[in-house]
Amino acid sequence: MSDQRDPARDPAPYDALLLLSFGGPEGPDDVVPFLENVTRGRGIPTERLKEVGQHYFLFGGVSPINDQNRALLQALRKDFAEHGLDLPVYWGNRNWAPYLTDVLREMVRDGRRRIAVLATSAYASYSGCRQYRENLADALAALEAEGLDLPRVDKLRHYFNHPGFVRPMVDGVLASLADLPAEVRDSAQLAFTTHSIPTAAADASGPEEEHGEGGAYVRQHLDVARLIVDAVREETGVQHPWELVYQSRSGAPHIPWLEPDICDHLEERRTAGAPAVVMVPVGFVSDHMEVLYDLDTEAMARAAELSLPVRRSATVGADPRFAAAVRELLLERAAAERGVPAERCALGALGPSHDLCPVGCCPARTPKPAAAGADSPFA
Ligand SMILES: CC1=C(CCC(=O)O)c2cc3nc(cc4[nH]c(cc5[nH]c(cc1n2)c(C)c5CCC(=O)O)c(CCC(=O)O)c4C)C(CCC(=O)O)=C3C
Ligand SMILES: [Fe+2]
Repeated sequence: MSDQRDPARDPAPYDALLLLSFGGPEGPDDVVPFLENVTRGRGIPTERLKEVGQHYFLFGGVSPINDQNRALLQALRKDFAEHGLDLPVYWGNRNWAPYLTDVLREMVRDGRRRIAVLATSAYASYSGCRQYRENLADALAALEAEGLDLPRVDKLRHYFNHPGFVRPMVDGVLASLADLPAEVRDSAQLAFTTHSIPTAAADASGPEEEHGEGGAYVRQHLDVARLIVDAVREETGVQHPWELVYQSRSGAPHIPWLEPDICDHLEERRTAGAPAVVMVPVGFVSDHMEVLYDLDTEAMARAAELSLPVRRSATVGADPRFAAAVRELLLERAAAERGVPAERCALGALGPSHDLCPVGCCPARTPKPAAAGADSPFA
């Protein structure tokens, strides 16, 4: 059949990809309104907001996250073009322009009816998954109120264990180890870091059957850490001691969040006699503010005080292998939606994550409508 399309290039039923991200300020005047958007109704102490505002002002009020997303957008378009995948890619954010609702409206006006969504968060959690689904529901509701014909939106599965996400980080760790003085290189310890979240949110992350003991959030990070440690050992023959630690804690001090904090961890490792540490920000997709401030500025300053040699390894950013992974995730889901079997690439012990978040997945403290899941009020 000459008109049959190559399934390795057929995005049907999708007619667009939407890159959905956090957003960040683009100048000093944006910082406070941005933080208001982020924290609307979320009870973050004012002290913490002033402090976080300072992090942004230190960088001229500009978050690196928007340029990171622009670079990823370019990498995706390049990868799609090189692989004969004819699919437009859009970009919208939760907290800053280009705002999700505006982009979704533009997509509808462009005639897009079936949209695959890639969130710039690789793991299960309320902040990294359901909150994006709530943002999609809010945007769809706004378009519905405007009388627009709603498109269908599907969120692509978690990619923490996709080789296109893991392998660039392995290279990053190898580069950071190579950058350490030779005499401490083989005895360096790896500190895998991710965003701290309230322990209650961690315990309830992922589908209900995965709740408890840090939930899917902690389990997924541990699996990625093990994958990276194993891959580094295969490359260098050295098994580096490692730990999963946390950063960027906010919230009130009496509410328990995941610990230890990276800075406390560096101090504890120094006391325990660790000769060097590589910080591996597995929790983050790109070098945004949590990486440039909390690790490169704050944790590096602590390392200097401790006279501890510390390096920070690269995030995936716009690595072409990550762009290729996004294409694979999209084509895999497209095939599934067409009822055609497709390979679901995943490394490690946990296997490929679900396509559709089940009811009760990463619950919100206050239930809100969320799109692109089994409990979506939208078609
Ligand atoms: C799990 C997670 C990720 C990783 C997954 C993902 O990437 O989505 C993430 C990413 C990010 N978090 C970011 C920024 C902020 N997060 C905040 C607050 C919070 N984050 C939380 C969790 C996460 N956050 C939580 C539980 C809170 C507190 C309550 C709440 O609001 O839910 C606040 C408020 C002030 C503060 O408390 O620090 C800010 C400014 C930026 C942008 C950086 C830039 O501008 O370059 C990015 C990529
Ligand atoms: Fe955050």
